[in-house]
Amino acid sequence: MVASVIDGKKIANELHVEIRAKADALAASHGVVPGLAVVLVGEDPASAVYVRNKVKATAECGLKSFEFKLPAETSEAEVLGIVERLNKDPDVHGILVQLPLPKHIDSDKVLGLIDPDKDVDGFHPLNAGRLSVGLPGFVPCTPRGSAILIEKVQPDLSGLHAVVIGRSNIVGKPMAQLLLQKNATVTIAHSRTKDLPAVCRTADILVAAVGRPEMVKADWVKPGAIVIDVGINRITTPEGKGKLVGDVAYAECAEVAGAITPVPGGVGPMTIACLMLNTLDSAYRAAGATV
Ligand SMILES: Nc1nc2c(c(=O)[nH]1)N[C@@H](CN(C=O)c1ccc(C(=O)N[C@@H](CCC(=O)O)C(=O)O)cc1)CN2
Ligand SMILES: [Mg+2]
Repeated sequence: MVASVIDGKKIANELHVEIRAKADALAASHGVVPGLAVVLVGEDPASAVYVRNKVKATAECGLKSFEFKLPAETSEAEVLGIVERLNKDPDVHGILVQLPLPKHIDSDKVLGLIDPDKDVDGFHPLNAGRLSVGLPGFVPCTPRGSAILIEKVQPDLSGLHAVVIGRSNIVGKPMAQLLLQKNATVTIAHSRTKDLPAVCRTADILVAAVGRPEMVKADWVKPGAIVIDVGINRITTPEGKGKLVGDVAYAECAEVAGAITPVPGGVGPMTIACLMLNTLDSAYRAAGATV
């Protein structure tokens, strides 16, 4: 079997067009332009690329962005002060603090200060709690985007077994919650799971979010499974070239899976599209309009 490729870039671009139309409609009906504040602390090159792509997508979607690029030495108190100001700013409907933050800044403290109603990353404990009890709230962008990709291939997950490798608060746990909401039977696997390849082989839907380059091999994949690769790892090839790979050994797994996301061009662009969606939702809610 050769897997069909799930084109996250194309699906994300289609979402951008829909978001633009809804943002324009909100501006016309309520005079409100959805605003996203992006806070970047430090010079991590990957984070700088992601932030640049987010700001670019904001413009494409007809949203307004407010950029805060701060040096690595910025104090925790200064970052907290910026978040407090943004919480009060009526033009800002979404606040995003790019992770990872420098080590001297307590990420939990910063994320916990963001107004939960502007928490478009869905990282605030209140939004994590809302997701776990099935209440409306912001859903983290990577799991939300991954769930959209899975739905394109398989709208009904009843009776299917989903295995999520990784238990982070940002991806693994919310991904498992979303799959559960969609009636999948869900297993969260992690570094202490016994016989991980055997557990993965039972998955109709396999989501890899561990941050280990090409860890998932072809013999971990059930024939016909949907494979979602959340990993983004920069490696150096034996020829000394830089290359971006996922957590899944793509070429060999594509020979076994039914559908698979590539890296780049799979989950990554959907993360950004869902950030735009969450910001749009936030602005509609703040304006008292219905999407
Ligand atoms: N505040 C947040 N911080 C981080 C998040 C997040 O959702 N919110 N997730 C990751 C990084 N991330 C978003 O910030 C992110 C990573 C990758 C991509 C992406 O589009 N990747 C491209 C490849 C881009 C490249 O060349 O490097 C792809 O996969 O096609 C988007 C967003 C950690 N931090
Ligand atoms: Mg820290």
